[in-house]
Amino acid sequence: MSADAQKKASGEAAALLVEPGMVVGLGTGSTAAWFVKALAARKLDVRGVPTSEATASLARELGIPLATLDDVMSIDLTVDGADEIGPGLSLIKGGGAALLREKLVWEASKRCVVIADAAKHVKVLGKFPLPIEVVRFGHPHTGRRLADIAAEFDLPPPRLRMADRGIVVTDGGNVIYDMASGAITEPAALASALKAVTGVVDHGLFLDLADEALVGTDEGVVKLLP
Ligand SMILES: O=C[C@H](O)[C@H](O)[C@H](O)COP(=O)(O)O
Repeated sequence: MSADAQKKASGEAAALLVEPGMVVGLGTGSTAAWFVKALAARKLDVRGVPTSEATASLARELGIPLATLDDVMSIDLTVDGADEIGPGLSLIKGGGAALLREKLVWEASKRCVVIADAAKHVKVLGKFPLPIEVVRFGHPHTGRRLADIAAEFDLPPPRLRMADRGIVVTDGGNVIYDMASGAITEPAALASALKAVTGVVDHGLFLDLADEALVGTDEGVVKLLP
């Protein structure tokens, strides 16, 4: 089964968790897009809280009524993809630069389900470079502080994310530094060190946030618990 077929299967399985009347957090990325499509196909009376402009636009096209995080007191269920799923459902997210809104929506949610293809399930986080969202003002200075932290953890300096049209700017107007590591052996310590830097808005380590994972495999969708 292709990775895309696995993503589709996991997105469709997650859509079955949604019940009428729910406020649903809508994740970002190719896997979350399968969930949004499957949810729209169910035509339930729900409201979606999108985690990015891209997801908002897809959900609007498919006719899912939307709310913003400011409009709702809490979110019943959030379904979102991940770049890596590690031990205890620790995650790396933000490959699509949506990590800040995603984390805000996840933290406001009663239940968070991560969906992914089998290749995302890893023994140790860190093969995928860790995205760090940084305020644009003075970001080269923040980038240097991040390089110091990287050195403390024996990692190479993080790189400013670029696209064809220049620096990548997030929906929140910030920039992204990607910290390549190979292996993040102390995710909690790294998360704290990164958050302590003025200029860092947030990072893509999602620790103790996922309640379950639905992973598409060649043998079907497998449920993982922390
Ligand atoms: O910023 C993007 C998000 O964290 C995505 O959920 C993550 O990058 C996974 O995306 P995909 O499902 O396309 O692999």
